[in-house]
Amino acid sequence: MSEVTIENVSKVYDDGGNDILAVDDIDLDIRDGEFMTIVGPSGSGKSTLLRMIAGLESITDGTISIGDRVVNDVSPQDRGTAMVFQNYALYPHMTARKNMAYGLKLTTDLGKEEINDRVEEAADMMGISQQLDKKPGSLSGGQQQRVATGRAIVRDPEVFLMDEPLSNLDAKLRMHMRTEIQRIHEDLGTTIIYVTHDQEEAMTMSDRVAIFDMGEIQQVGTPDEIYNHPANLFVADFIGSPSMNTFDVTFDGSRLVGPDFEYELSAETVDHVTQYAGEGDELVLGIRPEDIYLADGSGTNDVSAYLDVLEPVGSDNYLYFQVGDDECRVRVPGDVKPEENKEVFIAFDEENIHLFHPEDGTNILAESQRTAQPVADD
Ligand SMILES: Nc1ncnc2c1ncn2[C@@H]1O[C@H](COP(=O)(O)OP(=O)(O)OP(=O)(O)O)[C@@H](O)[C@H]1O
Repeated sequence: MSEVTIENVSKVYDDGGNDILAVDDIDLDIRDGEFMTIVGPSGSGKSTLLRMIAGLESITDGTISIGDRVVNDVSPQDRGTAMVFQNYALYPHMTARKNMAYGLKLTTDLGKEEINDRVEEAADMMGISQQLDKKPGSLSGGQQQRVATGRAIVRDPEVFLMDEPLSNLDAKLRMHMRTEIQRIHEDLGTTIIYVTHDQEEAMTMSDRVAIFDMGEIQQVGTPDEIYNHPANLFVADFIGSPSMNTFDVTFDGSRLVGPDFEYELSAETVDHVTQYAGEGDELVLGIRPEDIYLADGSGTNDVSAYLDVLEPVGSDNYLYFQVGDDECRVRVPGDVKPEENKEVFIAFDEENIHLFHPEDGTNILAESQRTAQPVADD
């Protein structure tokens, strides 16, 4: 069952007489109990969509349903949602306890004791029982974040809406809070819609990810689907660190011919590619840095590359190569340390390559090769 259904939803802002299309005819189903992350660059429309679900922003077109109820005209407090904001939005003059209780006091007829019980239970869950009688000004950023999340938990919503809730925390705390939020999701089983611009956060926390760009959804899928089968160049580039390498190549009927290499394709892949590209057509070849390895030059598809720089990053080494005039990033385990300023060979397996249409950016291998579906015969 879908918990939140977004159908043909658009948002146009009137910015001093100029129409700004922030969300462009979006369809998205979020399942009951799902952790769905909306990720994309700044200005892509993520917060606008979340705020429309919360009822904090009007919907220009389309419908949003929560459960089986269309909520377009339902007030924010009656939607069964609770929002956690980036800046926490705590009342500075109230203690953590009062901040957490306030929404319930206003919107329910629960008694004082019941409200206090719920606050203490949520505080216990968030590990802030000792901080309940302090005001936000005397709490650390991490503790304020916990109060804000606790306040949402107290409301026992059908859906949590989280708008970049960790972006004001330092890196270490952010990592810690990621696991805390995942734990809360597991314990409560409540649907979470989580907005972030941080692809790593999206890929590590979510059941599914919706990738936004310019008000449109580029792909919806599990982290694994998005990483291994990016629907287009935008998704391929946005997800992964360092980002995917791309090379302009020409398909010559059996090989991909790059500026300084030739890559022989298997008969099966040639069959598939010929459905999309003819001999002499240009394509964009994509390979993730972690899918490239060092080779000895004896393989048909080994590529000669010049190693400019080796950069140790944690337990890995990042290698920066020149392949012809193109730059190529490679991520290898820390014990692989080729000499800098030397010509070596690199290689990548066909099962790891991506091929994109140069104009619309679609991944022509995404649907077939990796999912091992037979090529349609019509
Ligand atoms: N109140 C508003 N009035 C006019 N334009 C707005 C308003 N709010 C957002 N926009 C515009 O709508 C577009 C989408 O903004 P939105 O805040 O939803 O993006 P976002 O992906 O959440 O970005 P960020 O990660 O920077 O918060 C942007 O072009 C933004 O400038």
